[in-house]
Amino acid sequence: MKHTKEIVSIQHISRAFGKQQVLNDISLDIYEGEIFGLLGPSGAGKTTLVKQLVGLDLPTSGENFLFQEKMPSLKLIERVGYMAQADALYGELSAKENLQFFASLYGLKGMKQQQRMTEVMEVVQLTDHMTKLVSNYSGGMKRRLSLAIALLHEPDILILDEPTVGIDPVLRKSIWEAFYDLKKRGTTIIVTTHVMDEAEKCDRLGLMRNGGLIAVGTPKELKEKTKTTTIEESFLVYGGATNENKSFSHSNFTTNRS
Ligand SMILES: Nc1ncnc2c1ncn2[C@@H]1O[C@H](COP(=O)(O)OP(=O)(O)OP(=O)(O)O)[C@@H](O)[C@H]1O
Repeated sequence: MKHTKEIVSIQHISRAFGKQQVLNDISLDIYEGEIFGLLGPSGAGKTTLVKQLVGLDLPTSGENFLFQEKMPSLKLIERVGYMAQADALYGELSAKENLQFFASLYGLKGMKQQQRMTEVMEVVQLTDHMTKLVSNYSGGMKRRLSLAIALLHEPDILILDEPTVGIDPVLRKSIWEAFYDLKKRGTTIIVTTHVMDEAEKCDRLGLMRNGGLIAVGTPKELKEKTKTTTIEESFLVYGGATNENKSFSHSNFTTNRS
């Protein structure tokens, strides 16, 4: 893949909470228009890293740059779409009211607001549930609405923390098609995931374990370098076949087949 402009530059990032070292000297560049996946077991530090990229957490040492601007930067809010792991929705409002609220935060008004709300709800297939109260949404529907909100203002970069958890395989496929469409338009996408088949769909992957970035490359490169045929096998080679890694790899492998 020919790399053009770097959109994200993570430079020697470390983060400790008290005595616990959660991120350990991470350096990584992410390029315009790529879908970059962060893959690793629970507690590896994926959420902490992406929170820093949106300015919600600060490193203990090191620097993060987005669009060549040092984070955190208020200026960049409009260029970033962020979907957190926990849905930040107003249960007592309808989906439409939630969308209107976030659209106005981003300065979307009138016809443009209407048009974007319709488009993003189509992407996540919630058009028929526009007026339903969010407290009556299922967990998967809330995830989809959160994704719709992250897409509303057509950000240059989308940072999605486990965007398809609780979403069925058919809809997950159509959401990934939407990601590819956005990529074609030049949007850069960062996703954290536990799911191996999703990892295969990324242009490049960063494998994380215990706060460290243990390997970076395209799925093909990672498999070739480790002489393996699947991402989970290459994760085991890079991360060492510890019980923690084996159970991470195994549980995800079986989940994908179910
Ligand atoms: N605010 C915090 N205070 C103390 N510890 C924290 C805080 N945020 C994260 N941690 C710790 O940092 C470690 C990494 O957490 P993080 O959420 O980044 O992992 P993750 O790879 O995203 O996991 P998961 O896949 O389960 O979401 C965990 O041990 C977690 O308990």
